[in-house]
Amino acid sequence: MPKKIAIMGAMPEEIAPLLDKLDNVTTSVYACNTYYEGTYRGKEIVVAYSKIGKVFATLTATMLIEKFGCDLLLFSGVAGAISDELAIGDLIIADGLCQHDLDITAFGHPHGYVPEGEVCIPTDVTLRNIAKEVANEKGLKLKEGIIATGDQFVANSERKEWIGETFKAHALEMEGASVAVVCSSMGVPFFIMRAISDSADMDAGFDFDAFLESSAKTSADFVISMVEKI
Ligand SMILES: Nc1ncnc2c(CN3C[C@H](CSc4cnccn4)[C@@H](O)C3)c[nH]c12
Repeated sequence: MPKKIAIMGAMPEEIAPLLDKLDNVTTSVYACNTYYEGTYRGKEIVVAYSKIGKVFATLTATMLIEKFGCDLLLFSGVAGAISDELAIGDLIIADGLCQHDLDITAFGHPHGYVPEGEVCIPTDVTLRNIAKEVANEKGLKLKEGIIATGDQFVANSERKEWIGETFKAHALEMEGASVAVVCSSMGVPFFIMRAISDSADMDAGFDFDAFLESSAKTSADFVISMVEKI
């Protein structure tokens, strides 16, 4: 049965590059979110941005699946770099995602863990392999690694280093692990791609403002080029 593909971002800027690529677009508002339904190269697509943070991302990912019937979810957006190998504009795909601000260590649990949960949620291998195929065809560099999610814009090297060491994470953002929890709980294959907008250090705010638009486009252009292979 043909797939209905969700493409999600957190900010308007992260989905803007996608909207003018869709044909036959209809929009609907549900639970304080706007959903853009359309087609791309004959495939059914639903695009939405959640608004910032884990709670909003959880709501939108759930709606894309439960309300709009999407059976596969691609996330496109920007991220702060933890790894020195990641420069602004570089692409990273998540092989796993964790929540760096989830903390019940007072009960002896590791950071990012709650009972019946898991610290690092793996993403779909098939979708990662499609991304690698596209990257090879386009001659693009693609980093694969753990992405850490938390409800804070990180602009502090100490916090960034702690997240990197604690979770072996290569990049950080504020929504991916929520999408991972929703999709893995509902058995929906998912893929998280981010382009680096900053280095989550004292310059993060300035760099983010300067590179949000270009990095968001880098990620969105890559993600839409995966659709043909899905
Ligand atoms: N250093 C970083 N730390 C945490 N997350 C990120 C991201 C990824 N996105 C961008 C945006 C920042 S908050 C926001 C709030 N107001 C305006 C714009 N962005 C949020 O959706 C997470 C890029 N760099 C990050």
